[in-house]
Amino acid sequence: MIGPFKPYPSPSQGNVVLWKPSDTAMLSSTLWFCIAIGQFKPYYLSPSQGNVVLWKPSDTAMLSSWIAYNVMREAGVPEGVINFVPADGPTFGDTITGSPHLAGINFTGSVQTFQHLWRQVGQNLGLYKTFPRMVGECGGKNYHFVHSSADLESVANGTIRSAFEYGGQKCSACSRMYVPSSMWPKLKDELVSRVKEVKMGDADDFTTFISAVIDDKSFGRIKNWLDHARSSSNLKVIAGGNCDDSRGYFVEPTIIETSDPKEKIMQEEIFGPVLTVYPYPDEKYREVLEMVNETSPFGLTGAVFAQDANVVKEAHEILKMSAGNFYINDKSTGSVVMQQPFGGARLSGTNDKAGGPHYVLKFCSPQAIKESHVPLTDWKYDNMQA
Ligand SMILES: NC(=O)c1ccc[n+]([C@@H]2O[C@H](COP(=O)([O-])OP(=O)(O)OC[C@H]3O[C@@H](n4cnc5c(N)ncnc54)[C@H](O)[C@@H]3O)[C@@H](O)[C@H]2O)c1
Ligand SMILES: N[C@@H](CCC=O)C(=O)O
Repeated sequence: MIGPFKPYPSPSQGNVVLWKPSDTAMLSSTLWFCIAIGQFKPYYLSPSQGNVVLWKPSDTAMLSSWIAYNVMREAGVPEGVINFVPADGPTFGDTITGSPHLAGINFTGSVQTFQHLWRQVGQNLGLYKTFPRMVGECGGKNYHFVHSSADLESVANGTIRSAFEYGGQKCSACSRMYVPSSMWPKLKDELVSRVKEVKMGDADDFTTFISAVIDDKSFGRIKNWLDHARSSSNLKVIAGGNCDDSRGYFVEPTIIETSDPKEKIMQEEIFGPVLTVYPYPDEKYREVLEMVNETSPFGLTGAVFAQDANVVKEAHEILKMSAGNFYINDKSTGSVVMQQPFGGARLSGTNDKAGGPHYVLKFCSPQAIKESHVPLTDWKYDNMQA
């Protein structure tokens, strides 16, 4: 990317900063603060960025990564710029974080692994020739918030897609939903009838909507959640709920109703085709919006369904920190690269927004250049003249 990069600071970012000035530069820091505020200048990037990348694909997504790599090579990405390095995760992590040449890590995966990598980088800081840039895209506990003014059909269709496509193994998949009690009986019927139509089977068959989950570990984790749902008095399985690993790791698309909005199934990531719904008293929707914001440590995606424009505005205000990608009357997943830069805050990642200009900036080392076209005729400044 060449040319001016326009910042778009929102007036409602709400960042509060503690600036600790140097003990010996207290007065000048105060003056600088006054000058710097409101003066954010565009940056210019060089076209010769020259970054060379080691791409370690996930152990369980080797083939799709290999195909994507070959597409890039055929499209003209020169040899040696992106280097495909299938490897054991911890071995790869130890190797790169132990190299003085490490310039940055772009990680997609769990919070635990990203924290582990960042810790390793911190421990090895003295080793590096530059400060490594850390970009992380981690998990989510993505929500659909439904208001009584919502279009019921949109909610039903959007939720089936978001919660169950890719077997719910998408960081942005909807896994918790809040529905007004007055709408719930009808919406429940609509969701359950659609789940019955969902075809589960071979991913090669284009009429299949949901295939097996990725591996045995994933299957075991989701199965534990299904067992939890069956044994908990606050939870009721209203669709699906079964799984079978006799050939492939198949988990039925599952809908659970909860009477407790803070149940752990409403807080923790499942990464599978499991949706939990909390029906709330219609008139309590503002309290529920606050609850949506506070229930989970993640901040990846969320959606509000409402035809009332004031409710949409209010929901957006209350939920502005709860989702890096926020959807209005649309499902909480399926952001399009180059159109909807993607990423989340809180424990969902560093929110650098893949597919947007901020991302490129993160991996650049901008250089500012000044050239003078007049001779330097004096070392004294004008204000020093008597
Ligand atoms: N926010 C996003 O854009 C996004 C996109 C897809 C998936 N995800 C998240 O990814 C998670 C699922 O992925 P997962 O279960 O494969 O995560 P994971 O953390 O187990 O593994 C992710 C990758 O890290 C590697 N790895 C493991 N240990 C490592 C180490 N010590 N050093 C270096 N690399 C190491 C693995 O081999 C794998 O390639 C979910 O939480 C999901 O939400 C996020
Ligand atoms: N663009 C995708 C990103 C998912 C995770 O990588 C989506 O929003 O569904």
